[in-house]
Amino acid sequence: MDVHVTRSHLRGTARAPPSKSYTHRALLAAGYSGGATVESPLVSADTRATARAVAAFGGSAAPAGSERGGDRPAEIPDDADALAVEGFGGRPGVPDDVIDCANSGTTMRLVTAAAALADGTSVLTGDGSLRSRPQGPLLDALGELGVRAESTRGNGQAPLVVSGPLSGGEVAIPGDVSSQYVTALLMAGAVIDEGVEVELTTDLKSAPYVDITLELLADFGVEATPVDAAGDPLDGAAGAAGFSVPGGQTYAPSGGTYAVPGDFSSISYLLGAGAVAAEPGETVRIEGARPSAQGDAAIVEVVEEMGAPVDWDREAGEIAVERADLSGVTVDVGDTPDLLPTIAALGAVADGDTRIENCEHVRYKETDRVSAMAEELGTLGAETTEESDVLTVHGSESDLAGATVDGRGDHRIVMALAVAALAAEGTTTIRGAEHVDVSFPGFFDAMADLGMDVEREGVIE
Ligand SMILES: O=C(O)C1=C[C@@H](OP(=O)(O)O)[C@@H](O)[C@H](O)C1
Ligand SMILES: C=C(OP(=O)(O)O)C(=O)O
Repeated sequence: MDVHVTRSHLRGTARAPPSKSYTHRALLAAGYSGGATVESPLVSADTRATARAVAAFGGSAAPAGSERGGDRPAEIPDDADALAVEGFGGRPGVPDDVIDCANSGTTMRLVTAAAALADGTSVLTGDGSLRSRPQGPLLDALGELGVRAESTRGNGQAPLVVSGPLSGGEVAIPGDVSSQYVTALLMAGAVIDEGVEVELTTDLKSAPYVDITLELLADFGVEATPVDAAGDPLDGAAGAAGFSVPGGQTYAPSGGTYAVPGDFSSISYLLGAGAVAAEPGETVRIEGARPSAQGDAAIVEVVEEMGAPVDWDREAGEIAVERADLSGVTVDVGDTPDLLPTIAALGAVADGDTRIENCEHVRYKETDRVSAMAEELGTLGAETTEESDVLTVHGSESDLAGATVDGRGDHRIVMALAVAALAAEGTTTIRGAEHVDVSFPGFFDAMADLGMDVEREGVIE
C-alpha cells in the first residue's frame, strides 16, 4: 500500500501501542506456565507469530472470555484487550507443522530455543527478510548444549531444523549480533534441570532488551542473573560478562495475570512527529508512556537534546512535546538499535550534523536500516555519510522535498520516513506502508487523528 503524506501540523493526544518486546516474552512465558492472562497485549503481525508458536507447542492464546473452538486456537482479533494463554505443560510438544515466524526475529530466536526443549524435531521458517537474518550463533550455542540445530541451507539462516531435547550446562555466545540469543537461552534454560550458564564472547549490544527479559522473568517468578567476569552478580545486563539461570524453575505470574506496558520504540515516532510538526503554541501528547526497562525511552532525552521542549510525567505515563527548530546531536545506539530510523529522520530535519554511532548491529534487522535510511533520506534531499558503524545525517530542513520513497518492507523505515515527510516540502509517497502492521498497526490512524495530512490508497479517510 502506498501512503501520501503532505507537510502538515499536528496537535492532540495519541496512545502508545503496547510493547512488542514485552508481549512476545509474556506470550511465551505464559506458554511455559500452567496458563496466564496477558493484559493489554500488542496484537500485531509479529506477536501473532509468537502466539502461533505457543499453539504449535500445544498451548493456545485466545481473547480472554472467548470460547476455544475445535482443535485450532481462535484467530486473535485486532482489538483483543486481554489474551488467555493455556500453557503447553512446561515443555513444548513437537509441532504438527512448520512454525512460520513471518517477519519476526524475536519470535524466531525465542522459539528456536523453546523448540530445542521438545523431544523431537521442529522446523522454523519466515518471510524473505527473516530468512536472511543471522541465526548461526544461536544454532551453534544450542549445538554446544547437545541439540541438533541446523540451517537447511548451511548458511546460518532460516529455514531452521531443531531436534531436542536440550540439556543444560555452559555455553559461549557473541553478544554483538543479537541480544535475542541471550533472551532465548535464558527463557528456555529456566525449565531444564541443570539450568544454563551463558558466557559472552564479546560485549553485549542491545543490553536493555535483556533487562526487559530479566524484568519479565522476575514477574513470572523466574530467576536469572547477569554476572561479571568473576561470576559475581550484577544489577543489570549492561557490562555483563555472562548470565546464569538456575534450572528446574516454574513460570507463574503473580495473580495469574501480566500487564504489558506501552512501547517506547513506537513512542519514538509520535514524539519525533510532535517535535517536527506540532502546531505552533500547541502540544502533541502521548499516553501510555510509563517507565519500564525499555532502553528506547532514551528517545525522550534525544528529542530534548535536539531542542524540542518535552515534558514527561512518568507517574501519569504522559509525554507532551512541542515543535522546535531542531539541532543535530551525537547519539550512541549500541543499546537502542530500533531508534536509529527515528533519529536519522529527525537528523534530516535538524540543522547541522546528527552522528549516530555504534550502529553496526542495526544492519541485521528487517533490512539493513543504516543503508536504508541513508538512501531513502537521500531521496528526500538529505545528505548522509555512511560508515560501517556510524551514520551521519547532514541535516537542513530547507533541503527536504517530497518524493517517492520505499519503506523497504520494514515497519520502522516506513514510520521514520513518515516523520521526515511531515517536514518535507509538498507530498511524500511511502511505498509498502502496510508493514506498520508488524509493530504499530494503528500508526497511520493515530497520525491522521493528530492532524497528519495522509492519504492511504484503498482507505477512505
Ligand atoms: O528482544 C527484543 O525484543 C528485541 C531486541 C533487539 O534486537 P537485537 O537484540 O537483535 O539487537 C531489537 O532490535 C528488536 O526490535 C527487539
Ligand atoms: C528488529 C525488530 O524486531 P525483530 O528482531 O523481532 O524482527 C524491530 O522491531 O525493529
